[in-house]
Amino acid sequence: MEFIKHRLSGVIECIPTKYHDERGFFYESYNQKRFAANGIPEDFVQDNYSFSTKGVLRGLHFQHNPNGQGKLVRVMTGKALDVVVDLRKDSPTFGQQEKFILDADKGNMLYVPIGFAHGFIALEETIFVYKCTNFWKKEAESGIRWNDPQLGIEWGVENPIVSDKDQILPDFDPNHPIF
Ligand SMILES: Cc1cn([C@H]2C[C@H](O)[C@@H](COP(=O)(O)OP(=O)(O)O[C@H]3O[C@H](C)C(=O)[C@H](O)[C@H]3O)O2)c(=O)[nH]c1=O
Repeated sequence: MEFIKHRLSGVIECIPTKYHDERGFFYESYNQKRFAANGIPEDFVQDNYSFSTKGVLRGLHFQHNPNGQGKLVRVMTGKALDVVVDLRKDSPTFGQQEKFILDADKGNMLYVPIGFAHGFIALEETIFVYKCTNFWKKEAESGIRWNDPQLGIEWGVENPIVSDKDQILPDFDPNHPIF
């Protein structure tokens, strides 16, 4: 199991060790002791599972504190372009984004701490699963529009499939930090 600390502080990728044999393969998708020893000590209280057809874009989402959620995200099948945006006002990378390919074959997963907006686009039919450090609270939900002109995120897909709810998310406002 390999852990990679990425440019935006607190965002950590985990690449599991896959054990192949004549039956197929096995890997640990979560291990509290190993994750805690590599910068992800949080406990998780809710698991989520979503299926997306190719071209579906979900996000960018976050929950306001005190309902903020850290997320350990991965794809169980398929492939997704995962995007995180640093919304922490005191962070040296405030307003910056980072993109990752989550691939079921690789089994890689990403820890996205509280303070980030998170979204992904399904590059093929994808089952997206993730563990959350806090429970969902509808009233605490918010986000940033996927095509916000200031962020200029390149999703790599023309005309993504976006929910009506996500289409009307607010734009990024650097003058009104959220975390
Ligand atoms: C998030 C959530 C939603 N729901 C219900 C609410 C709706 O009736 C339905 C679909 O919700 P939504 O359209 O918000 O689902 P996504 O667009 O996949 O949202 C997620 O997608 C992005 C990528 C994220 O990072 C968030 O974790 C999460 O917001 O599930 C629940 O019952 N519990 C939950 O935890």
